[in-house]
Amino acid sequence: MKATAKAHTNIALIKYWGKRNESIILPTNSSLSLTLDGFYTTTSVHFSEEYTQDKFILNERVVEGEQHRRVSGFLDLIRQQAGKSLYATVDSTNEVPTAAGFASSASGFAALAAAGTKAIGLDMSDRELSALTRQGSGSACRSIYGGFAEWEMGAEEDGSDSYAVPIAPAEHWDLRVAAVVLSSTAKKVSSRAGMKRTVETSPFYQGWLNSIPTDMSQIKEGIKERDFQKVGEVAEANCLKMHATTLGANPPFTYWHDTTMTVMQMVRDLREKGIPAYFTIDAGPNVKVLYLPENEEVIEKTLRNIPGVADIRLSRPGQGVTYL
Ligand SMILES: O=C(O)C[C@@](O)(CF)CCOP(=O)(O)OP(=O)(O)O
Repeated sequence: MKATAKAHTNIALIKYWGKRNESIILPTNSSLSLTLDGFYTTTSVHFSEEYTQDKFILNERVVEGEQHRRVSGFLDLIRQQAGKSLYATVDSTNEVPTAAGFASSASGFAALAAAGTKAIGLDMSDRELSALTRQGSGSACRSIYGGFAEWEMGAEEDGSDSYAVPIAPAEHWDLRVAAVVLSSTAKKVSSRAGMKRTVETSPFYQGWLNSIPTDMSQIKEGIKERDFQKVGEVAEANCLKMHATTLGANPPFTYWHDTTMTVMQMVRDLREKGIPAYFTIDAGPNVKVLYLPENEEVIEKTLRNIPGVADIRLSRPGQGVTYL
């Protein structure tokens, strides 16, 4: 009973930032992302009666501790759904240059969910697979689909209506993303810890939640019309509102370093010069820049020349989960 799957990471344009239920990972708001072709995880899962425990291999090294516990706990969900108690060996390879500041957990849990359910004999719909993946890592549930996907927050407390749905395929719009990798690798507050502290203590948090419905309808309109300015403006403003909530948390914190803000200013300067570009930032100092294909050369050159930038990684819209 073995299967292999490949899943790509995604970049949120409307951010998931807060849980209403931590144990089955239900969000406080809906979010929307673009799956990227540049970063992916390939995972094979082998269930067998011969195994006496779960084993997790990542990039050819056996993983123990917290990461093993998270994978094993996720396999429990799959075993539960299948009514089986077999142990498994999980073998994952990340093509996500971890330093690129993309959450490898997004492609990782999507690939694990797809390969694990296939291996154990579960035949799930995309929505069911997305709802399962969500319980591994929230943002991963969007990587089931290629192109643009919306994670509907749902209203049911059992999470049965909290999963991602496709908005537009990768072929709909060749929207590019440049991941600006900063050399600074200071310790950061994880997205899980950051959103928890913000939800529990930030006076700005309700303002964030109030702004989501309009942001979401605006950005979906912009994607449908391929209106880059509309999508870029909404995404950039949404990211700034998300990060504003952390400044009001107790204790306050920010993910931004000096180079983060230099890159943000550089993107604004590009717009002043008539080159459309917008930024978005997740739970870390790295900046992702949205741009159109015809401007790829000037965007890459401009970003690469910024002091403190270690690397630039370019991505196009990517495909959803595939089975190998
Ligand atoms: O991706 C986004 O929507 C925005 C963020 O990246 C932060 F900016 C959140 C990612 O959170 P995730 O790692 O999925 O949390 P988990 O459910 O606690 O595993």
